Amino acid sequence: MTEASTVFTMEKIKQLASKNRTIFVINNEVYDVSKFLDEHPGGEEVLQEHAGKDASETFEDVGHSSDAREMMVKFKIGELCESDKKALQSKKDKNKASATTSISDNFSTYKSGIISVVVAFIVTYIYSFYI
Ligand code: HEM
Repeated sequence: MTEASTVFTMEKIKQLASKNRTIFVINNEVYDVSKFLDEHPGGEEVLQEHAGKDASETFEDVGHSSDAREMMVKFKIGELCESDKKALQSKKDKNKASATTSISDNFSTYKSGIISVVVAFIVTYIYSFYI
């Protein structure tokens, strides 16, 4: 059996990571970078910090090059199981939803600030006719 066809649960990944293997998930695929730590241009710490976790967001935020993406293939050891893929996706959807809410919250605070200034200006303008 080739390791590339292995299906992992998040639980299993955490368990392996606790045994000193640097294993994490990127875009639903499982990578073991234990032998790449010394060579990683971004340093070994970032990799170790993500052991046992989903590293997709940080991996994408760094903006890894296409060379880095080609290199990854060598470290892929399997895939995340369907139920954990769904669990991660719904966590991401939730985070996205709360980010959108806070943007719209900020916007409405901003809008009510503008409205107050405009009202104050109109009141001052009208008042200036009476004095
Ligand atoms: C198999 C997985 C990975 C491979 C093969 C890989 C490979 C690379 C390579 C080749 C670079 C040099 C820049 C580039 O070509 O993009 C790099 C930079 C970097 N990587 Fe990774 N990386 C992996 C996973 C990760 C993960 C999971 C993180 C963080 C959670 C990470 C964080 C960084 C950081 C912070 C840099 C430095 C960026 C900079 O200095 O601008 N990498 N990586």
